[in-house]
Amino acid sequence: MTDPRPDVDLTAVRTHLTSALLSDALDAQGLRHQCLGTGLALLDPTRVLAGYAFPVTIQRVYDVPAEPFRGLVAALDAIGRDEVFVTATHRAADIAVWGELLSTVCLARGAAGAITDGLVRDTRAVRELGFPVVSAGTIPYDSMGRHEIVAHGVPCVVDGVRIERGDLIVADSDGVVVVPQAVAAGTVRAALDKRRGENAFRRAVAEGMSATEAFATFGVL
Ligand SMILES: O=C([O-])CC(=O)C(=O)O
Ligand SMILES: [Mg+2]
Repeated sequence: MTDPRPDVDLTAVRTHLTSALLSDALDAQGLRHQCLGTGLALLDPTRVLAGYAFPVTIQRVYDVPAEPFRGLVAALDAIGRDEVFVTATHRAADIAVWGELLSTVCLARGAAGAITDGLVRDTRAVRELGFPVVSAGTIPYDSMGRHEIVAHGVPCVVDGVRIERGDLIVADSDGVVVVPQAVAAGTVRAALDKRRGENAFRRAVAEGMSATEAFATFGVL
């Protein structure tokens, strides 16, 4: 399996960018539906999660299979440095798809974080590990006998947003934005430009410039 990834500086993304700036840069290209829905939050909202999507496909099961977690361990053994484990559950409300041990494996492999539209568990331990995780909430239920991972590295859809392996995915206290790999480098450049414009706008209005003049001068808001 190839390990596609766009040519972006993840440290610059984590240090200088936000999901909002990236969303603005996507809007400017006509890509106006690249954010996941509301209610998804980082366990530690002071962090920024930025990396390359590593989506998995899950299947609901209603019994413990003969070989439980076969697809899960294969996916964990395949995730690479700076990748983000993405589990689309269609907002399943009765499974924890992520926890402490999965976080520990991913940390050891250099992965950047995990994102799900479902639920997670072991949250105190995951917070202590410092591994960035986004979810819709928590529940103690194990995934064993409730879902199995049946593929990894293939596209998924979360809240109507298609996510492919290698897409840039960024989460912060505002939410989650998905930047398609093909436009990632240009979008990061545009978002850094917008940040410079916002910095100039902020300084000018703090010093008394009117909003009308600041918008006319810097072209951002
Ligand atoms: O079993 C699971 O699916 C999640 C879990 O508890 C862990 O990673 O520790
Ligand atoms: Mg656990």
